Amino acid sequence: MSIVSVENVSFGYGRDRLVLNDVSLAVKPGVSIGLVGESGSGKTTLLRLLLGLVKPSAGRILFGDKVLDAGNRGFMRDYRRNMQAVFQDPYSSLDPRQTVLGIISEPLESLGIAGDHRQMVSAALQAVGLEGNILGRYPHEFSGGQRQRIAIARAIVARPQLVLADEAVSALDLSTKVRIVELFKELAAQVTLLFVSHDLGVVAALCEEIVILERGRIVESGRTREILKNPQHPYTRTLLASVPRMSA
Ligand SMILES: Nc1ncnc2c1ncn2[C@@H]1O[C@H](COP(=O)(O)OP(=O)(O)OP(=O)(O)O)[C@@H](O)[C@H]1O
Repeated sequence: MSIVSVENVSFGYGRDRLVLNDVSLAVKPGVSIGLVGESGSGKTTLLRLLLGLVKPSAGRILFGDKVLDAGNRGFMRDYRRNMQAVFQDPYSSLDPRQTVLGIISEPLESLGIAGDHRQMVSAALQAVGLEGNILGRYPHEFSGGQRQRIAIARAIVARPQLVLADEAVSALDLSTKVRIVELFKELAAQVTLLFVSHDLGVVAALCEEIVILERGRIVESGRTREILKNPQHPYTRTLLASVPRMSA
């Protein structure tokens, strides 16, 4: 069974225009998916729907076989435990007043997860390649790449099934970006990723499947390798043609 399925979802912020139009996709365990499209294509909006922050105007989102219901606290607790997110900006996504221990243990606290939180936090830090002796330090003491590792540790500490990453390497300088992509690659062996990016190169490195979004519609989806080798849609070809330019 899929971890999450998006079924014929449409969404508009206002009345006039649909930002997402009849979008369907399924995230299967162990098969990371890249969601690619130019700025404004609706990628972040789809993640907001998946996080239960906004509701579809039409269609539905399923977690396993249960319909996503943001008003149901019991459902949302189970859902959040299994669905954590990493955002683009490692500077604004960490609370500057909290220590590393406070930041990473926050999902364990808010989800009421039993066990030795300190030990779980240490294991998460180790998984992201950070030393265990930084628990008492604050975000301003770290570089952008280290902060993103802390944000990733927070996302994996409760052992979710799925991590949603929204342009999670886009704000990093090139060498840091390469290292964080490597980290995501290692993590993809343990947790499924839904990796949103405008950068096809990053998605090609990380995701077995790819979904191409153009102005709120899926224009192409399937196995990354096949789509990149033989893109069917002109929009995909345009995105592909711009890869060398983006990574130059
Ligand atoms: N809160 C909002 N209110 C109204 N319109 C919005 C809101 N958020 C996004 N939009 C519009 O929805 C469309 C899709 O935006 P979205 O952020 O989902 O795209 P995106 O593909 O993630 O783009 P980017 O890569 O630039 O983040 C855009 O036209 C945007 O202007």
